[in-house]
Amino acid sequence: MDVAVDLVVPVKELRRAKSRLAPAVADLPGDDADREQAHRSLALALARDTLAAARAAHRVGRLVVVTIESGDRLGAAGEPREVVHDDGGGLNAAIHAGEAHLRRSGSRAVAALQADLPALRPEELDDALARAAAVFAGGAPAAVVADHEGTGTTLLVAAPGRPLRPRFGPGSARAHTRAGAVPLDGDWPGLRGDVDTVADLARARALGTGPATSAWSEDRAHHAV
Ligand SMILES: Nc1nc2c(ncn2[C@@H]2O[C@H](COP(=O)(O)OP(=O)(O)OP(=O)(O)O)[C@@H](O)[C@H]2O)c(=O)[nH]1
Ligand SMILES: C=C(OP(=O)(O)O)C(=O)O
Repeated sequence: MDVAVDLVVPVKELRRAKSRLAPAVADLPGDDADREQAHRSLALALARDTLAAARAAHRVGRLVVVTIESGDRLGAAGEPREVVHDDGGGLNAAIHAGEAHLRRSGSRAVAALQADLPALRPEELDDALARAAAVFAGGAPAAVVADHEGTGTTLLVAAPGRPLRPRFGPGSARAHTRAGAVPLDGDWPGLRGDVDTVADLARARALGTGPATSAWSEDRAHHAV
């Protein structure tokens, strides 16, 4: 299968990330520092599972993580990965920085994937990227995969040679389609399964999460009071 895109994955500073998931650790024993550690571990697990699935997709070429965290911490030890420093300008600025890094070294086709998709399957990403290539053949400048609620964006793909123009944030699915991106149809529950809340986490667990999030959940079940 042909490589379709180079991928930008933004990963927020773990100690500030996933604030809406604080209730997932609220009933754990110990003190606030213990619960904050468990919260950071959850954000890390979500990112690790997303990155591992993205890395395994055949249609993904280079994978650039934009973050202030260490690349080693985010992925399996020794796995080659490009890391771009997040300068603190927020999500869309981080994606721009990843895109600029890729374009500087000759990339023509760029996509952005959220890092909170612990039930993502590589085949889903490959299928979505194949669908994107089909809409680009019809002249579309970009393609978008909405989240399971239909309001957010989990994947934004620019047509070869076209800019990504990320408009992530609340209501981003609509913002991306208004800017010309074609929404992609497809039964991709893992790709659409971003985890913002405890209910989203339960939903992802029912789909089947990757090893890091599954290990976190087992550990949590063991420690909950
Ligand atoms: N590098 C980088 N990634 C970000 C930033 N903000 C959000 N992200 C990433 O963008 C994706 C979606 O982020 P959100 O769902 O808004 O996550 P969040 O801000 O951690 O969550 P909440 O605190 O609950 O709003 C995740 O992959 C985050 O890691 C940022 O400022 N820099
Ligand atoms: C930033 C986004 O994610 P969320 O809605 O998960 O915060 C988005 O969907 O554009």
